[in-house]
Order: sequence, then structure tokens, then C-alpha cells
Amino acid sequence: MAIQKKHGKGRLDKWYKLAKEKGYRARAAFKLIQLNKKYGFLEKSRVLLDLCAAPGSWCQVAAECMPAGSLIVAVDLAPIKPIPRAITFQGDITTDKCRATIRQHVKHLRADTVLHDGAPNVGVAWVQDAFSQAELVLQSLKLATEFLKEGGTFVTKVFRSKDYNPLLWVFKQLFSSVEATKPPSSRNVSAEIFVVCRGFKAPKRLDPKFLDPKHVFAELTDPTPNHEAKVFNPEKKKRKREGYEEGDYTQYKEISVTEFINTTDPIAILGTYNRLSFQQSPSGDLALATLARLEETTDEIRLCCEDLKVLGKKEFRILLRWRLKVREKFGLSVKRNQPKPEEAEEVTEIAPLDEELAIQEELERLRDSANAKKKKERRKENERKHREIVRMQMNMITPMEIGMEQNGPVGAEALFELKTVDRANASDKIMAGKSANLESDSEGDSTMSEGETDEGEDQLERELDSMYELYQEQMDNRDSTLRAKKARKDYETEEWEGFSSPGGSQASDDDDSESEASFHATPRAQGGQLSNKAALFFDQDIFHDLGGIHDFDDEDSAIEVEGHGNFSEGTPSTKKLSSSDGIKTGPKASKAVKAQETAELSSKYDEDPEEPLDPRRKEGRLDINIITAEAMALAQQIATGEKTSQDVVDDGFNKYAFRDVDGLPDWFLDDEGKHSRLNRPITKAAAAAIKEKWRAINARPIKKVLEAKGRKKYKAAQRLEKLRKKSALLVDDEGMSERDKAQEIAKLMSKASKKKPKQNVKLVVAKGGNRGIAGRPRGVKGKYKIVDARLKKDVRAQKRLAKAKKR
Ligand SMILES: C[S@@+](CC[C@H](N)C(=O)[O-])C[C@H]1O[C@@H](n2cnc3c(N)ncnc32)[C@H](O)[C@@H]1O
Repeated sequence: MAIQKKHGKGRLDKWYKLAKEKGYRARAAFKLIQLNKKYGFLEKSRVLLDLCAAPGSWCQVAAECMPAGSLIVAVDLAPIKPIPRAITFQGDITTDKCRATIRQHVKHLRADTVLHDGAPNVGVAWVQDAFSQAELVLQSLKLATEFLKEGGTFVTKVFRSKDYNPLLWVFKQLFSSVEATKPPSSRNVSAEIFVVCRGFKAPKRLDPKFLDPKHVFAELTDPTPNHEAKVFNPEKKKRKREGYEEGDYTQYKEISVTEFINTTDPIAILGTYNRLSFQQSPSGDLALATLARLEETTDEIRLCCEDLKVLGKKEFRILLRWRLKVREKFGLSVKRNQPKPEEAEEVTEIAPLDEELAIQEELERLRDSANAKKKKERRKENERKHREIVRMQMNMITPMEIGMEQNGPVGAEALFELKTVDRANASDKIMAGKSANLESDSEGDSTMSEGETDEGEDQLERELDSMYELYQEQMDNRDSTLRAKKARKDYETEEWEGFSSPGGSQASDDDDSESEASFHATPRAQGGQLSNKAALFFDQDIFHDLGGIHDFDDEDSAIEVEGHGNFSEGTPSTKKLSSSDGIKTGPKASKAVKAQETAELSSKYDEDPEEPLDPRRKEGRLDINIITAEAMALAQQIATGEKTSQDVVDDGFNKYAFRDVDGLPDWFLDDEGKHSRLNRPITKAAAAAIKEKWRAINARPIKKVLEAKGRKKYKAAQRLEKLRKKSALLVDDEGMSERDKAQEIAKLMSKASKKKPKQNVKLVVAKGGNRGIAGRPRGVKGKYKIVDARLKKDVRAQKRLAKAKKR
């Protein structure tokens, strides 16, 4: 910390200059301004007493801030030049005469505020000072108790000495709020502190002992100080908050080296002072001059003398040895058998030597209390979470509300556990299953030959179709989920058309090739590349002449989808049916059989069903969502190796397969898709998992609630950011003490965490001048709502009727 000079040019700091500029009689004016800014007592005061007021800068500030017509009475040992709006007189605040004079001036009135900035030995009449600072404070408090009104404020200056705590104790007995603060304009080197006591309790009877210095400052016997311990065992020292020595309120102390040589207690000097000075006094010191010229006074010694606070054991020993040598040279007595410093065992408690320490401690205390608060909040939060989990277990809330949804329902991991697969060495089998070829003989002439239908039948068909379309349109409009489904269906249909386009260019897109890989007729590796084995195989000459193999593959893959669907043709309607089977897939192929992708399925578990209209994800993979227990059971069987993709393909050959759907009306296909389908066995775990999944999905808050929650979070983040910026500004403010900064930040935090009171909405009845108005009604402030006059009347009428019925 930079040391501010209290004397000489150092005292002409920015506050001094500012005071000059503003016309205040002393820089002390800013102390009151800053105290008042923090506590705002002057604006509320009508009668004020300023004890120890010379030269009168506090009076000037009070006269500026207090309301017009207020009474200011100021007293000091030294004369005070007249101040507009203030009554001043010369007197000693410790005397009865002064008390009587104040009474004369204030008459029957009681003071709202009593200020005391007294310091002995400061004024011109310092000789008359018989009291120490603390005693002077007690005297001013005595006057305050006599003249203050109930709830009044007493502001006093105290010094951090051993009397500080007893004084604070007395204040706390008499006032409801006592706060010690150091305004930024108060020099750091000064041990002064200002105590603002608010809410005077105005006791009817006051025990005189409260204001009797003998009782308040009654000393406790102290053990003899052990300076050696201070110097040589600094790490063992315990702080005792005694504060500054009486009359010595600076933290930086230096002493001449000659004193160090002459003293009988050198260790006391090393423990107390900051510097041993080689500076000559104006009168000249011969011993010092000799000392400086001695060869023993090496550069190292000089360096050690510069700052005693940074020295270690070794340097202290060097200094002590040097002192002994010098004393020998000067013919002073030398105690050879001085106790070895290391042997010092007794540890005494050391008072804090500087104010910096006091501030540090205060900050530590604040930090500790903030930490304790945080810990308490954390504990509360944990308790809340625990309660929520219990509630969730009781099915009162959903996992999503406490952010557990992404973990999936309990047992999901077990469901897709691959360990059992590994144990059974079935993974290879699964991998092999992936590339199983499917020979389709379903391809062929499947187009339905148009039979001979008569005119009436055709018309009926058309009518039925249009009626069904109309019905579907109505359903779609009614339900947003259905709308989403339709959009999805359209998308799939579109894609499908692309797939069967001639040349198969779309089918060989990178995106698609990946999805094809699982069931492809040709064993293509992911990304459209052939595996080495497959490449070698297809390099054979017999394949070279085969054109359109891709088209064929594509069609096969389409069939594969139907493997667990009900129809074998690659028409839009069959796509629909395949999704009704439980695994929602993209257009090309089902990926449910890929063991590696089953893991992905489980992670997809809780995705929003409303959100993805596009079945593909950004990276081009299919977006598969297991939505039925059957699909879940199948996925589980594949994941655990119970079934391979080949088995799935085999299962696909059943009585529902290979149905000709060409020319069948949509409504019929829809109906068939719903009812005429294979019932696959489901496991208990799969059923439970799907149930849990739907429970979580159903329990999700509606969009509006989610949006509101999001808004709330966003606002909280904004508030936090604002707070962070404000705190950063405060931290950078050089004009504020660390303690004030910490307090300000704590204030900001508590302000930010407070909930704003809900604004009441004022109901304005739309009648008279307010009838049919567009904007804010006249004379209405804040939130308002215009209500219909009739409503009120109706309510009244109802009440009247109810009353009449009772009679
Ligand atoms: C720091 S100055 C006060 C400055 C003043 N607050 C201002 O703003 O100008 C301290 C004053 O206390 C006064 N003082 C000290 N002992 C006093 C006593 N027993 N009675 C009255 N005044 C006293 C000194 O005369 C000195 O003027």
C-alpha cells in the first residue's frame, strides 16, 4: 500500500485541493459529505449540533444539505468564523458551561443529529486538552444523549485504539444501529474511523457509568510484552486487536539508528519500527555521523535498516551483531550473555501495527460471512433437489423439471447394455448381420393391372377419396401434432420420389449411402466406400457388365424397410406403415438393426416429438426415434445380440408382407396400417422404458411455460452481467477504500437478489370519461386494466340476489 504522508506536502492531497476549490474551510468537509452520501442523515435533520467544529467545514456542509430554516449550533475550543445559517460559539465541550450555552441556543428543541469530529492537540487551544480522544468521544456522547431526540443520529470520530471496542459497546447500548466506516477522503495513514450511530433509543434513565471513562475504559492487566517473540517467532504471533497506541495514530514509524544503538531493548525497536534512519537531525548528531562512517556499517546493514518489516531472522541477527560491535567501539556496555533469540519460547499477542491489517481483517470477515451465506444457499439448494428427487420418485414431477431427463429413464442403460453381447461374442454376428444381403424376389411385375370397372364404382371411389382427404384436412387443422406428422410424411414422400428417380443419383448421395449401409444389397462401407473385402469381391469380371446395380440395391433397401412393416412395396403408403411399426426413420432404410446406432437411439430417447419435421439431423444421419414398446423390444434384442439383422429380415416375411397396394385408396391403407399388422412380442423392460418416456414427454411444460422460464433465465443473466460490470467499476475506483468497496458490492448483491415487489394492477372501470378511451386513463399511474362496468354491476346484482334469497 502506498504510504500517504500526513505531514508536509503529502497532506496537500486531492481532497485538500478540492476543498480549496469548493471554498470549504478544511478537507474534512469531504468526510462529512461522504458519510452523508452513505447514510443520508443531513437532509432529514432540522436541528444539528456540531461539537468540535473549528474551523467549520462540517458546518458549511451541514448548512448546504439541511433543509431551509434548520438550526445549526457549533462549538469549539477555537473560535469559528461566522458561517451563514449557523450559530457558533467558543467553548470546551467537556464543561457544564458549554452544555448550558447549547441549551440556550436550542431551547426546547431536540437535535436530529449530533456531529463530533474532535481531536485533542489539534486546535489552537491544545494546552487546555486534558482528555484523550476516546474520553472526548465519551464527552460528546454525553452531550448527544442530552440533546438528541429519539431516533436521532450521532456521528463521531474515533481512533482505532484499545478504547475502540469499549466505545463501540457503549454506542450499541444507546443506538439501534452502529456502523464504523472510513470515508475515502480520510487518509489511509490516519487511524481515524467514523462511527455512525443511528436510531437513538433515548432511555428515560441512563446509568452514569455508561458515560464514565473510568468504567468504560477500565483496563485489564496485560502480560509483559515479549518483543523477542515478536521479532523471532513472527509465525507464532497471535493478533490481539488492541489498535494503535494512544496518541500514536500512524502506521509508519522510523527511528534514528543511534537510538537503536543506545537502547537497552533493541528487539523492541526491531519489532515496532519500520525503518532505522541514518538521516541527520537539523541540530546535527555526531554519533550518527561516526556511525555512518564506521566500516562495520556496511551496505547490507544500511539496506536492512531501510525496511525492518521485510527482514527475516538472519537479518535481525546481523543487525543485532552490528549493534553490539558498534556499542563496543563506542565504549557502551555490552551484555555478552544475551539470551539467544531462538530460545525465546514465550509468545505474546501482538497488536496489529497498521490499519491495512485492520481493513484486511474486516475484508476477511466480510468474505467469511459471504462464504457462509453461499454455503447455506448451496445446502438449501441440495435439500431442494433432494426433495424434488423424492417427489419425482413418487411420480409427482418429471425428470425434466430437475434436468435429469437427458439421462433417460431408469433402466435405459440396462436395456441397451452391450456387455452381454460381448460376453456371448455376438457382436461379430451383429456386424455380419449388418451387411447381410437381401435377395428380393418381390421385385417383379407388381403393378396392378387395371381391371374393368364400371362408371358407378369409379365415382364411388373418387367420392370416398375426396371425403377422406377432407376428413384428413380437418384433422390436420385441428391438431398441430398431426400437422407436424403430415409435414413429415410429405417430406418423406418427396424424398422417396427422389430415391426412385432414374439414374439413382440421389440414392447415391453421401448422406444416403450411410443409411443404406446397414441393409444394402451390396456390402458398402459407410460413406459410400466399399470395404476392402467387398471391393475385391465386386472387382470380379462378372459384376462389370451389371448396370443399374445401385438402383437394384435401392429397391432392396426399400424392401428392407418393409421387413418389419406390413407391405412389401416401396410406395408412400408403405413408408407410413413402417413408421407405425414404432421406429421412425428417414426415407432410405431402417437403422435400428445397427448395433452401434442402437446406442444412438437410446440417446435420442427424449427428443421433442414436435420439433423435428426433418427426419435427418444436420450431419445427414437419420433421425431415429423409438416410439413404441415393440420397437424398443426389437432394438433391445438387436443390441443384446438376441437377434441379428438377418433375423429381422426373416421376420419380415410373414403374411402381411408382399401385399399389393397399388391403386388402393389412402383411407384403406391408413386403416390397414392401423389394424392389420403383425403383433410382435414385447418385453417388460421395453414396455416400462417406453411408458417412462411417454410420461416424461407428456409431463413437459407447455411451450409458453418454457418460454417464460427461458425469459426469466435470460433476465437473470442480464442482471448478473450488469452487476458484474458495476462491481468491476467499483473495484477500479481509487477514491474508495477496500472496505467500502466490499460493502458497496455486498449491497449491490443483496439489492439484485431481492425480488421486486409485484406491481398492483389498478382496475379502471370503463365509464364516464374512461368509456371507450384508447390510451392511459387520466390520473392513473403504474399498471392498469380497463374493466367493463357491467361486470362489477353483475357481481353486485348477484350478491344482492343471494342476500335476498337468504331472507
Ligand atoms: C479536526 S478538528 C475539527 C474539524 C471540523 N470538523 C471541521 O470540519 O472544520 C478538531 C477540533 O476539535 C477541537 N477540540 C478538541 N478538544 C475540544 C474540546 N474539549 N472542546 C471543544 N473542541 C475541542 C479542536 O479545537 C479542533 O478544532
